[in-house]
Amino acid sequence: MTRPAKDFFAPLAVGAPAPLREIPARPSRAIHFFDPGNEKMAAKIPDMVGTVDVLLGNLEDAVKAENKEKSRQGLVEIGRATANLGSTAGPTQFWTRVNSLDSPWGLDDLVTLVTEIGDKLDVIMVPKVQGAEDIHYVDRLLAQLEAKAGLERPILVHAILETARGVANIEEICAASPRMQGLSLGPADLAADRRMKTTRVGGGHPGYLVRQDPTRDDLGVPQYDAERTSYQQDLWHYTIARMVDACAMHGIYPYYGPFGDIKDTVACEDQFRNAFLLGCVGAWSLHPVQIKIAHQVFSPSVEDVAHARRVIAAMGDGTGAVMIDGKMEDDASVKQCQVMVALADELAAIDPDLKALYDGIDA
Ligand SMILES: CC(C)(COP(=O)(O)OP(=O)(O)OC[C@H]1O[C@@H](n2cnc3c(N)ncnc32)[C@H](O)[C@@H]1OP(=O)(O)O)[C@@H](O)C(=O)NCCC(=O)NCCSC(=O)C[C@H](O)C(=O)O
Ligand SMILES: [Mg+2]
Repeated sequence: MTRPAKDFFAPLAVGAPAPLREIPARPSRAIHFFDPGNEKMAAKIPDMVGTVDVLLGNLEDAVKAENKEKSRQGLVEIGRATANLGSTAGPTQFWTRVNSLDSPWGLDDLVTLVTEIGDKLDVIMVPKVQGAEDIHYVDRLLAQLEAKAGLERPILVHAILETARGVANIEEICAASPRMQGLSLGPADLAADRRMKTTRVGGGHPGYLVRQDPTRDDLGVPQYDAERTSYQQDLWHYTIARMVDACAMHGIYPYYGPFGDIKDTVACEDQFRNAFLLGCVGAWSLHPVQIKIAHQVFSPSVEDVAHARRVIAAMGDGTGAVMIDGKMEDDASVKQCQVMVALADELAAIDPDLKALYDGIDA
């Protein structure tokens, strides 16, 4: 059951900071995953600050069971020692993905991280969220820990959709707490939970396709052996579209998750772009090579920004209809243009290269 409206924004523990009324639209085109217990990766983090929108210390899957404590402690050290990382500091947000709530490590992850480096953490990503009950649990616990740590602003929560039950309960998950910042698709766990017959971490599959009808001979007989074009389809279209609608309805942010084929940068870009066009604001980066892809794909192109500005200028008060380059523009298309320009402005505020590009449009 959800809280009544009058209590929704009340702190859940005495001394906890007041929940935010609106989730800030901070650029988060790439959520870059690293294992804080991996010395080679950890050593790279200080130099990555300022080069990526989000650095996420991952404690869950991809960290071996015997290394869980080491990774947790590594994250505490990175949080303490890294300049300009996290909440109030600069353009790079500091997130973590904790272990699942039913695991032996989830509770200690939350207790340790919030009390030790809660002042640096922007968002906690919670995996394998099944329903509102998981968010309610985390919500109360975070409030208690924030009060204990004397934090002055609430840590936000991001849920990964990676079970069929989580997808079925998507609306109640988004609405469960004012801490909810967004949702990510977890395609690998979701595929397993749904019993999909795939073995990949995100991306498409050559077997999931539609094929052109057979051509027919002069007598109208189908030529089943003749060559036919086939088109690969997107396995994740349904889930991403659901996620985008649920997030938009609740004022929070949807993200494509991981793309595991690190070497296939072209298909990664395609998958990210599909998500961008459908309404996602970012994707995960598992390897440094994917950061550039995400930053590029989730930033509007110069052409789109230029067109959007022209439409907005031509539409005046935003009502009516005009012709631009042979196309009709009206109240609805100008709203799409406003979305594009608002995103460009947010990104220009943190990315000097993009600012120069977008400023150059009018020059
Ligand atoms: C995928 C990797 C295991 C590949 O690592 P590696 O073989 O070391 O790659 P390279 O040799 O190309 O690495 C070159 C250098 O870059 C460093 N490196 C690699 N990855 C990272 C990183 N993420 N951050 C920072 N630095 C990184 C290497 O150490 C090399 O350094 P050097 O030798 O000094 O030059 C690896 O990239 C990796 O483990 N990535 C993260 C994987 C991860 O987080 N997985 C979990 C998220 S996906 C998931 O959980 C599924 C989801 O939940 C679902 O259900 O769908
Ligand atoms: Mg997963």
